[in-house]
Amino acid sequence: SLPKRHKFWETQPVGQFKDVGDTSLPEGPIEPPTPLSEVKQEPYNLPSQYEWTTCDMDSEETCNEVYNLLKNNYVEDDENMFRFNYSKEFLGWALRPPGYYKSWHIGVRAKTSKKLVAFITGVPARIRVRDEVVKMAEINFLCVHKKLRSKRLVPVMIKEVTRRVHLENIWQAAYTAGVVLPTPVTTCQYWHRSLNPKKLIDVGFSRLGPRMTMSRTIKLYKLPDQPVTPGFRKMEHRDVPAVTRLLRQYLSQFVVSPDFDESDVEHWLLPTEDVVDSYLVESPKTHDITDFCSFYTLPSSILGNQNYSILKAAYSYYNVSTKTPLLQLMNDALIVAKKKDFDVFNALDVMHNESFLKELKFGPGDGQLHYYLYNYRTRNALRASELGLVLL
Ligand SMILES: CCCCCCCCCCCCCC(=O)CSCCNC(=O)CCNC(=O)[C@H](O)C(C)(C)COP(=O)(O)OP(=O)(O)OC[C@H]1O[C@@H](n2cnc3c(N)ncnc32)[C@H](O)[C@@H]1OP(=O)(O)O
Ligand SMILES: CN(C)Cc1n[nH]c2ccc(-c3ccc(F)cc3OCCn3ccnc3)cc12
Repeated sequence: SLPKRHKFWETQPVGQFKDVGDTSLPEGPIEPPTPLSEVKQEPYNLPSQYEWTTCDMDSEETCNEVYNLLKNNYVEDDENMFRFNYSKEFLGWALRPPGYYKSWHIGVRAKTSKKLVAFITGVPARIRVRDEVVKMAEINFLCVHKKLRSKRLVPVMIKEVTRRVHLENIWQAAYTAGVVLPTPVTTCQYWHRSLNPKKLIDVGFSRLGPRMTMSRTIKLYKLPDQPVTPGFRKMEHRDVPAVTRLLRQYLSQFVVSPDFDESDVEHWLLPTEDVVDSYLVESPKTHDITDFCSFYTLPSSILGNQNYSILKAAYSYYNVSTKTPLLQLMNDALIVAKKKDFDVFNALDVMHNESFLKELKFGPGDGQLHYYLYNYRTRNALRASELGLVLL
C-alpha cells in the first residue's frame, strides 16, 4: 500500500518515518533554537472568516465555552460510542500548573458568530530524557469542531502554538495521540478494569464473556469494601515533601519522565475533588511514606444509550511501590475507586503497570496511545515500560 503522506508533519522538526532505524542520527534537539528576535512576532493567518482568541481559563464564561466545545467535539473511541467529557474543574487544573502561560490557551472563533470552533493548549513542563532535563510544552486538547474538519486548520493551529511557545524560549514539546504521526517515541496499550460490570455491559463498553452469566460476572469483579494495606490513607498537604522525594527517586529509573519539584507535586498530585485522587502508605511503625498511588477523573459521555449518559472512568496516574507490592497497592486503588462509584479503572502499560494488569483483571482496550516529542530525537523507539510520563 502507498505510504501515507504527511504533508504538514514532513515539514516539521520531528522524527520522520524515512529516518527510522538510522542510528547515525544523534539523540537530542533536531533544530537549534532561533534567536528570539527572529521568532515571528505576529500570529499566523487563519482563513478570513476565523480569528484567534486567547482563552482565559480563570473566566467562568470562557471555561464554559471550552468545556462545551470539547464535550461535543473532542476524542471519541474507535466505535464512536463514547466521547471524553473533561469537567470544567479538570480543565482549570490541567491548564493552570505552576508557571503556565495564558497565551498558550489558544482558541479559534468564527468572526461573525464569535463561536469558539477550535482549541489547542500548551502547559510548561520539565521533562527528563535520559540524563537531559528539557523545558518543554505539553500540548493537549487539540480540537476542531466537527463541522470544520478536514480544512487543514490543524497545521496553522500547531504552527501558532509553536510560535507562542518559541516566544517563551522553549523549543521542545511532548504530546500523545491515538493516531500514528511521524514518529512515535513509543506506543502504549490501554487496559480497562471493570468496577461496575453491569453498567459497562448495558452501555456496550464490555460484553458478557462466553459461558458467563451476569451474576457470575458481577462476582468476578467484586472488590473488598476497604483497602487492605495498613497505613493506606489519602495524601495531605503535609506529605508533599515526602511524596516528591519518593516520586523523584522512582521516576529516575525511566528513560522519559517529568522532573517534578514540590510545587509540581502540590499541583498535580494533591487530591482535588472530582479531578485527581492520591493515596499513600505511611508505615504504622516508622511513619515513613513508602508507597503512593494516584488516579485522575475523566468521564466519557455515552453516545446514544437510553439508561445512562455518563461513564465514570478513573485513569491510573503516577504510582510508586517501595514496600507494598505494586499488585496490592493497585488493588487498594481499585477498591477506593469502586468505593467512589467509578464504573471503570483505566491504565496504560507504561512504567511497571504491565506487572499487575492481567492479575488485577484488566482487559485490553481496543486502541493504542502514541507518545511524541517535538524537535527532540531519541536514539530509538522506547518500550512502554521505559516511559514514566502520563499526559491527561
Ligand atoms: C516547540 C513547541 C512545539 C508545540 C507543538 C508540538 C506539536 C503538537 C501537535 C498537536 C498535538 C495534539 C495532542 C492532543 O491534543 C491529544 S490527541 C487528541 C486530538 N484531538 C481529537 O482527536 C479531538 C477530535 N478530533 C478533532 O478535533 C479533529 O479530528 C483533529 C483536530 C484531531 C484533526 O482535525 P482535522 O480537521 O481532521 O485535520 P486538518 O485540520 O484537516 O489537518 C490535518 C493534519 O492534521 C494532522 N493531525 C490530525 N490529528 C492530529 C493530532 N491528534 N495531532 C497532531 N496532528 C494531527 C494530520 O496528520 C494532518 O497532517 P498531515 O497531512 O501532515 O498528516
Ligand atoms: C491522553 N490524552 C491526550 C487524551 C487522548 N487523546 N487521544 C486519546 C486516545 C486514547 C486515550 C486513552 C488513554 C487511556 C485509556 F485507558 C483509554 C483511552 O482511550 C480509550 C478510547 N476512548 C477515547 C475516548 N473515549 C474512550 C486518550 C486519548
